[in-house]
Amino acid sequence: MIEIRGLTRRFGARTAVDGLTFTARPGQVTGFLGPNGAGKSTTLRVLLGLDRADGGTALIDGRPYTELRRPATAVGAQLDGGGAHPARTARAHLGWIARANGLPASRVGEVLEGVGLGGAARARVRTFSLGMGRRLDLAAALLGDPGVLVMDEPVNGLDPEGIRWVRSFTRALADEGRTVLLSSHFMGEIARIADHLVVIDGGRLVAEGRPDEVAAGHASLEDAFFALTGRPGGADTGFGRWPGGSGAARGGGER
Ligand SMILES: Nc1ncnc2c1ncn2[C@@H]1O[C@H](COP(=O)(O)OP(=O)(O)OP(=O)(O)O)[C@@H](O)[C@H]1O
Repeated sequence: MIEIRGLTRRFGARTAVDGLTFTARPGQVTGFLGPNGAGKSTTLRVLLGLDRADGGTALIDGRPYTELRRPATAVGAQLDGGGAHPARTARAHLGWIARANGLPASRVGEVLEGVGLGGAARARVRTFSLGMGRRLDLAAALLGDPGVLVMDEPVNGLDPEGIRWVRSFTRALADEGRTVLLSSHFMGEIARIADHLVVIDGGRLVAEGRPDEVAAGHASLEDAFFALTGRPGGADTGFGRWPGGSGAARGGGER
């Protein structure tokens, strides 16, 4: 379970995250959506102990990241640029992470098989496609068999086949009872993957609920997002063309 409560993070005069509250529950894929600069990465960085909050809390299974006794077994994160050395093999990369976290070496083969990279275990990371690199980062996130998985922009740049793979893989992880949180500015793709949507803009919650709840009263989810954030429409697959700013309206569903 991920619980964000009144989270605030300021950078000088700019408030990147502004009193944000939402919950990502076990057994569900939660889509964390918003235009560029909305505050998604900042929220995830605080959640993962990579940045501090100015106010509020970000909890994983009831504790801040810094108080987790064995973080790798509680939460796995697939963030942009997983940091695998290009000259290393996939297996060596994961073996190094497993050792650093006190995890059994036997997990390396299991997670590589799990993400469909069993045949590429001995290949050097520099030979990997974007999609393979993402799978490797996901394998690293899953080494500790965590109950919570956080993925930052997992479908960015992937082809339709890669997106479909992310969809079925995250579905399976949630069906095992894990909490899965996916951030993205591509609402169309994430709405097809997620059970629950959390939409932010200007660091604030603007809508939360099931995709059908967020879309209620609008011609489409896309229209709902544009209306909820008070922005002009026009982008067909995401928020990418929108300027930064703050929204006011909130959608239906859980608060
Ligand atoms: N270290 C920092 N110093 C100053 N400002 C920052 C810093 N990190 C983020 N910001 C600002 O905070 C705001 C939120 O940024 P953040 O990266 O969290 O948004 P985002 O929703 O993840 O956007 P994107 O989809 O583009 O990654 C932006 O205005 C950004 O410029």
